[in-house]
Amino acid sequence: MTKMSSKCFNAIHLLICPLTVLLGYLINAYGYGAALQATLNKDGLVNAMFVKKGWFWTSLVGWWCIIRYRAVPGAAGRDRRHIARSFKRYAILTLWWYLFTQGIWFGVGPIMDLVFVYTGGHCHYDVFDGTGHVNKHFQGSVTRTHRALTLIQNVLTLHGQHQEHHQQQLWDRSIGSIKDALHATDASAPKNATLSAAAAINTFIHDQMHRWQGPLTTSAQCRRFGGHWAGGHDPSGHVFLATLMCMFLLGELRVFGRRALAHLYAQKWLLLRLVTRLFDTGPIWTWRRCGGGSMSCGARLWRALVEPPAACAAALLRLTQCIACDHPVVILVALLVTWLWQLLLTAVASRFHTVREHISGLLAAYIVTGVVYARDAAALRPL
Ligand SMILES: CCCCCCCCCCCCCCCC(=O)SCCNC(=O)CCNC(=O)[C@H](O)C(C)(C)COP(=O)(O)OP(=O)(O)OC[C@H]1O[C@@H](n2cnc3c(N)ncnc32)[C@H](O)[C@@H]1OP(=O)(O)O
Repeated sequence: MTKMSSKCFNAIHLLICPLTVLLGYLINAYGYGAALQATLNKDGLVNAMFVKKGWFWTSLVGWWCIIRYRAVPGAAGRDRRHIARSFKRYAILTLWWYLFTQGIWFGVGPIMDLVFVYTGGHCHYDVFDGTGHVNKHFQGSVTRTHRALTLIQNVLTLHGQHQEHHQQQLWDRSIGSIKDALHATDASAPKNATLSAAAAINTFIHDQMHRWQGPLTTSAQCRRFGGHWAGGHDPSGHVFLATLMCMFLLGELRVFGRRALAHLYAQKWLLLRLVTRLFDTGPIWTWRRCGGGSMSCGARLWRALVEPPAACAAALLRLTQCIACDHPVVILVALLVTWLWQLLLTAVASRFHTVREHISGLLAAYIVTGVVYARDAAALRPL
């Protein structure tokens, strides 16, 4: 890799995450954020199975690439040193991922939650608003609100009996309001409720949930027990995670990227053939190819309608196998684009976090990964 391209890659490595977050803010500032925010789904497959478990996918793909592209003939010593350095960097980033998002120790929440709690954050149960309806900020989606109300109802039912008179009254009113909310057909129907009555029910629910399901001192526990994590400075875990993953993948790409791209280029015609074969199975193509011979109509239909999907599936399998086994850098780049896209969506989604919370999540990942890769800059010579 020439000095120029190495400097260019360096700049991309350092700037791509902050610039992605900045682009998200510009999209919002120019009024295009609403359309993107509409595509956001907290409980969607991508967020739940990929982004939230992103460090697993990033570890898997990153390490497969490091191992797949390691074999430098006749340079076993240098090769082992490269892998040892990669493992050291990976171990530091995995530890930092765990400490910041999963937990510091048994019974001690992650750093992002400790910052939140120590800046006044709390697991709230502001279930009902002054009109007696469910507070729209309570859970943010109908599904989650329904799940939270059902969970609260179960806890109150399980622990609600044998209370002194005033508590029993509050218990009755809470259970009644929750049942109404769960079975309400028209969410906007007027209710004969007052602000003080709603506040009393919310306080009762809050005290009962903290008493029976406590301690609710992490966002994961609060979310699991139907609470609303609000009131403190909550560094964005998504911005942190996406930045950490992008910086790790780009950082390691610097080691094997040149080899991977050279290998990809060397096999470009094979890959092109595998891709074109995917499309060369259309029924019209096949029908035309059957023409002229004495083939019966049934045989031609079979050739035109049954064989192409089978051929297409076989071609797709061969292409997937070739990329997964021989060119995993393609999967790495796809993962990188996915994480950057999610980072952009999170930056656009102003309803989840403030700008300061995005910035603190970004800096928490950016500083550690920056130090880790700057320290190894001299050794990060491409293979
Ligand atoms: C030689 C040696 C080889 C080694 C070879 C290794 C091989 C391979 C071994 C693997 C070894 C590693 C080990 C990894 C193992 C795991 O990765 S397992 C995964 C464990 N973690 C989990 O299951 C996820 C737990 N959750 C979390 O950690 C946190 O939710 C996250 C993911 C850090 C996010 O934090 P957060 O504070 O909830 O996120 P935040 O930015 O505050 O977002 C606020 C809300 O907006 C939503 N939101 C924000 N942005 C978005 C968006 N873009 N789209 C939709 N919703 C969004 C969020 O969903 C969140 O809503 P909730 O769902 O929390 O209610």
